[in-house]
Amino acid sequence: MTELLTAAQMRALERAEIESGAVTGLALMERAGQGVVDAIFAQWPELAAPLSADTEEGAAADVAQSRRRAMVLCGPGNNGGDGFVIARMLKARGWAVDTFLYGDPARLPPDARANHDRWAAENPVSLLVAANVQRAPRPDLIVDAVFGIGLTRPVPPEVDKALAAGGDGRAANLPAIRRVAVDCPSGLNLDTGMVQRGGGPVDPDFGRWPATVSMADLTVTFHSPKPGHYLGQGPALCGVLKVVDIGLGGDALERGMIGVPPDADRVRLVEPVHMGRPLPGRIWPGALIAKARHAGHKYDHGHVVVFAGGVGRGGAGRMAARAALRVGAGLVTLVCPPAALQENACRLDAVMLRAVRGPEHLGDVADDRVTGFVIGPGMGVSERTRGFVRSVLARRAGDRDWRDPVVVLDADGLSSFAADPKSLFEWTHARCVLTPHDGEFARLFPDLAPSRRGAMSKIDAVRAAADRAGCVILLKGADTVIARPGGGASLHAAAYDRAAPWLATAGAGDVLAGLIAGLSASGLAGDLFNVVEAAAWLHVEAARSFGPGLIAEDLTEELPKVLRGIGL
Ligand SMILES: NC(=O)C1=CN([C@@H]2O[C@H](COP(=O)(O)OP(=O)(O)OC[C@H]3O[C@@H](n4cnc5c(N)ncnc54)[C@H](O)[C@@H]3O)[C@@H](O)[C@H]2O)[C@@H](O)CC1
Ligand SMILES: Nc1ncnc2c1ncn2[C@@H]1O[C@H](COP(=O)(O)OP(=O)(O)O)[C@@H](O)[C@H]1O
Ligand SMILES: [K+]
Repeated sequence: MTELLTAAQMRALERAEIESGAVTGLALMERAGQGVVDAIFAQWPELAAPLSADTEEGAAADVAQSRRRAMVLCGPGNNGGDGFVIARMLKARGWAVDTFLYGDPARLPPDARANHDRWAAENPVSLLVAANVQRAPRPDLIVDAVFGIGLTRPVPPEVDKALAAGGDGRAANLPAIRRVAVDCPSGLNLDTGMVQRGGGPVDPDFGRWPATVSMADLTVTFHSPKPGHYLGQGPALCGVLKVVDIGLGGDALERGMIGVPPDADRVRLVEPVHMGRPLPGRIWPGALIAKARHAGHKYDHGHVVVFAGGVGRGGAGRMAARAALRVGAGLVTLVCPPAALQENACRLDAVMLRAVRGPEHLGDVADDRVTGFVIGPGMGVSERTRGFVRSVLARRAGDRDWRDPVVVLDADGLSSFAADPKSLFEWTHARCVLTPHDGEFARLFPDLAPSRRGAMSKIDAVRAAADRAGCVILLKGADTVIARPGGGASLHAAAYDRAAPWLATAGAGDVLAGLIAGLSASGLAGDLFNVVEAAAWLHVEAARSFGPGLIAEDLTEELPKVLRGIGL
């Protein structure tokens, strides 16, 4: 797992390192600039060679001269300071470099000021306004060093215009302009993944490519990725994400992230990576898949009960049930209203089937050996659903909380409590997992929904929700956030080289609910939070493994291949 640092945590780390005397701010800025330059040439090795009329690109440019050219756009803080270091380093490699500054050089913070002055002693610096940028020669490379982690308010319109004025890197018949962002494309908030416009973060429904942020082809960040690189609009705006080491230390923090419950104030990225290196899948998530680790009787691996909807509405429950069985539950029973028994019987073999009339009859079909429930998918919003949810949540193992059956509450199991979420939270307990999508989350936690939570990040919103509900919450999306009471949180991103757009398909969430129950219901299962992380990861792996054309049923059938692929 990789630690994701907020802007405040990154600053604190930098400050501590500087105050300890281990390094100066100026040295860090130099390393940051060097890291960006190295990343540029690693990404585009062709830029290391001078532009030549012999190449297709050179011919298109109709080059009068062979020097590569960069446009470096600098801001009023240390992000701008990085920009001046990059300008100097590119010039030293023979590049023509045009620099632009937003703000007053006299008010730059000391390290940025030093790098500005060193550059400005020999080179002109223009004011960062659209007219100046447009007048400059078309570059091979634009460096966006206007705002980084210090963005505190919406980008001023004149900066917006200047950022957009550098030419369209994708225009036909012209040589490419590569766009590299220092820390982030300016305007992206690295704590929230939102673009700040007038009046606060942009409404996430507004669209994924707001005109006010120029998308980067490459984003280079320092020491560790930040939540905003993975949340919300971040992945769509950053292009390729590279993290460069600037010698800040901090490995010690990451050391304790695999296989242990989350720390209260450190967010981790769910992935089989340990201290920057890939981790064999059989170590993570393999260690959390009980059947792969322990021999035993089917009852050792848990009995999951999945509720299905009424006539014609059983598909969601059936998919969740099959996923629970495939991922390792010892046995799985689907329960449905009597009228739907025949329909379900035609569709099920390994999954067992029982009819149940109402919550008061649940005991007839589910004895106290049931270790996990999935309740909600396809059930309909109703008092009947509420009744089943309450009766399932009331099944406790006395003072042995860790033996309480796991309850995965999804879909209509959540929406049925929209009118009175508190009446649900009176029952939810530490062995519950709520798996809402954004709409269901907004019904249960209206004040924490994107439209109401203001500058709060999705991560902090889910943390607050987990505190309120007293259980684990997984809020779905390409940026899935998992949190538990007390602040522990992780982010599971289906982004960059793990993008899984085919997963946006009806029923994919039902399969996830089944995976969580199937992995957590075993008597030999790991910590619930860790298991939920592993389920989220396997879900996306199955989607990626199947690829284009995926529908929800395929996820479960692809799972054996994924499990084998991680070495089980
Ligand atoms: N913190 C660290 O550990 C390191 C930081 N470095 C660089 O330093 C950057 C952070 O520097 P800063 O903290 O100075 O922050 P920034 O350079 O991101 O921006 C801060 C400045 O922008 C102004 N500002 C913020 N939002 C604005 C808006 N919407 N309109 C107009 N002005 C606005 C602020 O008043 C302040 O002057 C990082 O992104 C990174 O590029 C690197 O040099 C290496 C190490
Ligand atoms: N663009 C996307 N990239 C990756 N995963 C996605 C994307 N869109 C949705 N998902 C995932 O697909 C699942 C959809 O679940 P949900 O919204 O509950 O749908 P349903 O109720 O139809 O099953 C969730 O696990 C979510 O995280
Ligand atoms: K930037």
